[in-house]
Order: sequence, then structure tokens, then C-alpha cells
Amino acid sequence: MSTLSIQELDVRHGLLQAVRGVSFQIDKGDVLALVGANGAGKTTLLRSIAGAHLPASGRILLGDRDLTQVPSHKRIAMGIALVPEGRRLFSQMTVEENLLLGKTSGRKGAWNIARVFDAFPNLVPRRHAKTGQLSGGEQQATAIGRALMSNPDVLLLDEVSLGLSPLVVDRVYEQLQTFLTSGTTIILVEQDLGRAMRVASRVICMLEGRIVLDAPAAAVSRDEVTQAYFGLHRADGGRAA
Ligand SMILES: Nc1ncnc2c1ncn2[C@@H]1O[C@H](COP(=O)(O)OP(=O)(O)OP(=O)(O)O)[C@@H](O)[C@H]1O
Repeated sequence: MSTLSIQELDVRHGLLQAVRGVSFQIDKGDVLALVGANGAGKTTLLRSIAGAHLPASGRILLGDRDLTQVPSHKRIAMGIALVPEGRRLFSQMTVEENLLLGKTSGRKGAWNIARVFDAFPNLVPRRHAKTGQLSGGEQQATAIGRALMSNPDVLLLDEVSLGLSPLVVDRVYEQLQTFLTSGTTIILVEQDLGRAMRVASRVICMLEGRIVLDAPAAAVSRDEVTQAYFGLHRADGGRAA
């Protein structure tokens, strides 16, 4: 399985530069927590890795394949799947139909409907329900399941806990835990810093489009990440004056 390499990435929304010179590399099986305040550029970065938003400059490589200009449906076939903020399910379609959609552009592999239902048993009785009628937690499980159905090497999760109660978030993370350790490379955008640091092997903090901290999760304290979050920590490890 391949390393994902982001090189000097610049991404714009019109005149606004949302991602500025971002570079990092992530190895197979790493779980990277991408944190930062609202507007830091996390969603834009994930969307550009997924191919939903093409960068202005820089490169995105998966192993030795250059994905920078590859459209999103082809990236799914190459092993990159995004669970977008807000889930984006087809509300008039059933859980099973939404899950099957994940397979259409994806790859062959170990994930299929039966395995998704094993990983998310709360979906089993809802299998034929339209997703518009599901609870937030069930919708999130369906969105994650749909991404897994494409058998990704790299799974991008954007704010999976948004809008869910703490109890439901606990449940979604318990379910995530089963494949957080399965060798899939994961980039996780999560507002809850404590939770992000518990599940991740590495933390990257963004501020105003740039990386201001990149460290192994075990080597950095929550205080240090908080400082970076508010722009009080320098990327070289020192503290801003
Ligand atoms: N579609 C868009 N059009 C114009 N500007 C945008 C668009 N999407 C995001 N932006 C701007 O780009 C910057 C980065 O936004 P982005 O959503 O990537 O940040 P974020 O870190 O994911 O924040 P949040 O946690 O609020 O989702 C912000 O200034 C935002 O206002």
C-alpha cells in the first residue's frame, strides 16, 4: 500500500487562498488527526486530496502516482475515499442502496455489505429504511460504510461527530476503532481535540491555511496543540513571543 504525499499544496476559493504551501507525508496505517480553528483550511485540504477541489499549485502523490489533476471518481478507484462534512447521503434511497453506491467507482476488496453491517450493527435493522429517516448516528455510520465499500487505502473523515450527541459520538468512535487499527490510512478532521489525540498516531494543526504543528500524537501535549490552534506555537517547536 502506498504513502500519501502532499507537496507544497496551494488551494484557492477564488481570490481567497485557503491552503498555503502545505506539505506532509503519511504512511500506510497512520491515523492523522487534522485539527485547527474554523476556517483554518482543513475541509479544503481534505476535498483537494479527494479530488473534489483541484489545487492552484503543488502536488498530491499516492505512492509514485501523481493524482494532482485526477478527477474525484478516478481517485476513488485509486483508493481514496472521503466521508464529507454533512454526510451527503441520498435521503430518498435506503441504507443498502447508499452503501451499494460506494461500490460503483470503488475497488474490489474485503469490504462488502455484510462486513459493513458487522462493523455497524445498528444499521442492520435499518437496512431498508430511507436514509432521510435515520438518526444522525445512523446516517454517519451509513456515510462511513459507503466510503468503506470502495475499499479505500486512504480514508478521509471530515467532522464525523458534527451535530451528534456525545453518546452517539462515543458509539461512532467505538465503531471506527474496529478499522482504525486495520491498516487503512486515515485522515480525520475532528473538532474535539482530546478525542482526536486519543485515536490518532499523528497530529497536524492548521492555522490560516498553513501547518503550524506536525507531531506524533504521543509526543505532544494537548496544551501544545491548543497553543498551535490559537497561533501561539511555532512550527519549529518554540513558543511565539
Ligand atoms: N466554497 C467556498 N467558497 C469561498 N470560500 C470558501 C469556500 N469554502 C471555504 N471557504 C473559505 O476557505 C477558508 C478555509 O475554509 P475550510 O472550510 O477549508 O476550513 P475548515 O478548517 O475546514 O473550517 P471549518 O471547521 O469551519 O469547516 C475559510 O476562510 C472559508 O471561509
